[in-house]
Amino acid sequence: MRLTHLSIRRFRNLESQELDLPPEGVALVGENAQGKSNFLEAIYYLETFRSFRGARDDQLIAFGEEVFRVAGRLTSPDASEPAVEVAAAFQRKGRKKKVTVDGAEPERLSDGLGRLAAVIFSPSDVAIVNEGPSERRRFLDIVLSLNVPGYLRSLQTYRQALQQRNAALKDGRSSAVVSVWDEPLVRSGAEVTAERARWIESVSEEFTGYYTEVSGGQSAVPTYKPSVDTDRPTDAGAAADAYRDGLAAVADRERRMGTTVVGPHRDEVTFAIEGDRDLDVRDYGSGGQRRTAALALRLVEASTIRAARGQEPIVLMDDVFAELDEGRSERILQLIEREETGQVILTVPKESDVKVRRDALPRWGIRDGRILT
Ligand SMILES: Nc1ncnc2c1ncn2[C@@H]1O[C@H](COP(=O)(O)OP(=O)(O)OP(=O)(O)O)[C@@H](O)[C@H]1O
Repeated sequence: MRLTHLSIRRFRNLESQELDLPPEGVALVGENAQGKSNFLEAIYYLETFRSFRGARDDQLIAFGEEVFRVAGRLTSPDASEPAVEVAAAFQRKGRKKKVTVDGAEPERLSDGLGRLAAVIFSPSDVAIVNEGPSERRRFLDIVLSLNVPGYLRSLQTYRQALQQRNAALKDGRSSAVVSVWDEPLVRSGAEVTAERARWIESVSEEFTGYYTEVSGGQSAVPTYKPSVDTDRPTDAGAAADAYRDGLAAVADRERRMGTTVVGPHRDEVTFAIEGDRDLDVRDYGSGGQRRTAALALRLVEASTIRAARGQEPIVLMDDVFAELDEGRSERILQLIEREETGQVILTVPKESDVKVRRDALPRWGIRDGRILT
């Protein structure tokens, strides 16, 4: 599906406007702080109903306003499927979010997720690799919630059980009260861990291929590291047994700390470089190697969307060549030309930076939040 129409109302600094997007995509050219990232943020909002930059919803409302609204029309290139209208609005007062698909509110907000299939490439992606494990878990949770049926439900069940169990631990409740939450926690937690570990295992080879291609020969291997000792994290039964043993082993520590210390909220993903499983790119990689690992993650995310949703993802690129050396930029470009055949919406500060699609993408400008088509 392509995004063929976008309606923006009071979103960040963007002028309220109606835009018809070319099916092949567009290059948005504008100086710093004109609203380029905001434009991509508005589009991506229609996929996850959240900011890709981790901003709170109220931060997305234009200064001095009360409500924002973004709506998009998705059209299949060969008209084989009917067009879909997805809209999302957020009101500061009462923190109310409303999502509609073809004008109707889905029963749960999560039922509206992922109608728009997009993958975003941004310089801030390097945080997934650079920063703490919660960034990598967040990345996995978004990819899997959008692409693996049932994952979001397991994750939500897990989070509820974790919250209740942590509250009981924090209040110093008896072991009998705390342990009421053990089985719900273990079962949903094992499903979350197993799905994440299976995904990492299934994309591992492809990730390494992309990494090698972009880096010009080096290698990197992702590994899912659960917070408990198990050599079969991809098996939910084995993971559940490991969590049961893990909880028993840390019972005293949990009492002292007043929080649950094993479970998928403590799991980690590592990227071993130089063919050595112990050299984690986060600790030993250069800036370029870490950016390459982040990029490879986005590329495997795109291929997961293709496989899981049978759709060519819309590629959103936020000034991605800004921090890469010539060689890497050139190889990424070749790779994207080869793999991503769908719509491409990219932002660049200068005309000369538009290199994708052999310079053939239509150009739009942006100035003070006003998009000039
Ligand atoms: N809620 C908001 N309401 C109005 N303006 C906002 C809001 N949030 C951010 N802005 C403004 O949007 C502008 C930045 O937009 P954006 O991040 O899209 O810039 P950009 O064009 O991508 O720039 P760069 O090339 O520097 O990354 C800033 O001037 C900022 O003050």
